Amino acid sequence: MTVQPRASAFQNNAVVVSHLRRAYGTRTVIDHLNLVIGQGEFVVLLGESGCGKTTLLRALAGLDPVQGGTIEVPGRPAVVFQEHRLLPWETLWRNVTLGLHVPDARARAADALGEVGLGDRLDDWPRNLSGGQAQRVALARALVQAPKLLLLDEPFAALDALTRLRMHGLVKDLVARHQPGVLLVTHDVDEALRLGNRILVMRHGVIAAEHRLRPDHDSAGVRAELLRELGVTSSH
Ligand SMILES: Nc1ncnc2c1ncn2[C@@H]1O[C@H](COP(=O)(O)OP(=O)(O)OP(=O)(O)O)[C@@H](O)[C@H]1O
Repeated sequence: MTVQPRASAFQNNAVVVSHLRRAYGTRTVIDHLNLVIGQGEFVVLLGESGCGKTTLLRALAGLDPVQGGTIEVPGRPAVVFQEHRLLPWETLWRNVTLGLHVPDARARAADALGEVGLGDRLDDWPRNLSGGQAQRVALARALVQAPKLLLLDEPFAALDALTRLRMHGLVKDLVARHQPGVLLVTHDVDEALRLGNRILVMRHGVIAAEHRLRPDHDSAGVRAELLRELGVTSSH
């Protein structure tokens, strides 16, 4: 079974997952998972190593086949990975519009690169970028597709702490402006609290806990609960 993009069932949802099952051979990694993400909603997925986060993200991206259930996405999701995956032999604007066959590709790349603060680097090369800049180009490449669903697989994990904070601000602004539904996979509880409208804790391939965050949420309280749910003792 593969993921079939279906636009018809959609009103305001970026993705609807029903009873998803994903197995590697005889080993089931995700079982009967249900998830709905709305347009403009920022959902963060936490969970201990090996619980199935990347497996879920790859299934939603349509990169892997699934063995049961359905995934409905309006159009093609865009994905940003931990590594930028830019082609070193293409300029930045060409990297951003790779696979986008439209006559005004350069203008669209200019808009997208402008939104991530790199509007003056269209003809530059990936090798001349810092890690943070390269991830911003990766974000521009995702944005230019105008995705309804944006999948982020630990995109800030390799960045230094200060750059990571700046990227949080940028991504938050971009999501507020473009309103895709977002699923962010991370190990960073504070990143989850800073960015998420909703935080999911995954354990052994199922969603074991869910926190909806209001703007005035008690950050310290939710943080302590999350650490407990993640099996980390919070004695300080
Ligand atoms: N290609 C594969 N073939 C077989 N098993 C796999 C494959 N990819 C992942 N797995 C298994 O599926 C389970 C979930 O892996 P996954 O990478 O989704 O975890 P994760 O939660 O993203 O972990 P991490 O936080 O360490 O990245 C693990 O037990 C892993 O060994």
